Amino acid sequence: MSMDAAITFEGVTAGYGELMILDRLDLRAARGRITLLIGPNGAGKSTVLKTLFGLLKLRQGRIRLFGEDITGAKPRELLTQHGVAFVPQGRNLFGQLSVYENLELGGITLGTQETRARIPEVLALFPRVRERLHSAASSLSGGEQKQLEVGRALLLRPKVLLIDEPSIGLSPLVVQDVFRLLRRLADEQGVTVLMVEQNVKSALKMADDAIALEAGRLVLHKPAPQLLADPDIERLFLGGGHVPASLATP
Ligand SMILES: Nc1ncnc2c1ncn2[C@@H]1O[C@H](COP(=O)(O)OP(=O)(O)OP(=O)(O)O)[C@@H](O)[C@H]1O
Repeated sequence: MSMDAAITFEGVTAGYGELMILDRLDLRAARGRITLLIGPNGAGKSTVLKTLFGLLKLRQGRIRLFGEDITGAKPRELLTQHGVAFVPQGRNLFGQLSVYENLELGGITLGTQETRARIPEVLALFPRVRERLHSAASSLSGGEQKQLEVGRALLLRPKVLLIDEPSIGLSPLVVQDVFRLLRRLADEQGVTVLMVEQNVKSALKMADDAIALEAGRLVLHKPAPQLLADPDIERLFLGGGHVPASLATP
């Protein structure tokens, strides 16, 4: 597939201790688009994000960002020098601290002055969170907390946003808010988004591209609308199992 790649994995093998999860994985995610990672439980979707963000060491292979080799780069370096932000699964705020303090911590590598100057720009995206600026983060709704986490990541004005299952614990309407926000970041700011999401159907409606993994290898890479229109989608993602030949990457 020819495209302007933001993220490239070339033969990446990585895992936990002796356990290798990614198996010579090749994948590409296009610049300024939203790419959804799908596949059965344990296929290695979250591991792709963690490996890209430097949380796991590669055994083999290379990772490139906008063509530049970033293999082995540490999370801090990725964040501050390469413009990669990671919003992990679950709740990652300091619940006792206020919304504002959580944002300040997100800008810790920028310095206080720069962070404070940027906070209004992030809050402009989240009117509801802005109204709760001095409340404890734990008092926000689940959706507002996820928005705040994304906002905190945006303080560094990332070029690439990695986001792992943002919809967990959120109601369908709130999930739509989070998805709309990601869409805006891609469309208005050219942010490249790589996302893992169990809520496959609604995520496909919002995403540009879909990559399916199985046992640490890529089994499909297609435009999201094309996949959404495929009658085999239920079997493929709700029932697990193998990718039908009709869906495989040409
Ligand atoms: N910290 C860890 N230590 C050891 N094994 C791990 C660790 N994290 C994940 N694994 C294992 O790695 C495999 C892949 O996990 P990963 O989280 O990447 O899968 P996934 O495709 O995101 O699946 P899910 O949809 O279930 O989250 C799983 O078998 C998991 O048990």
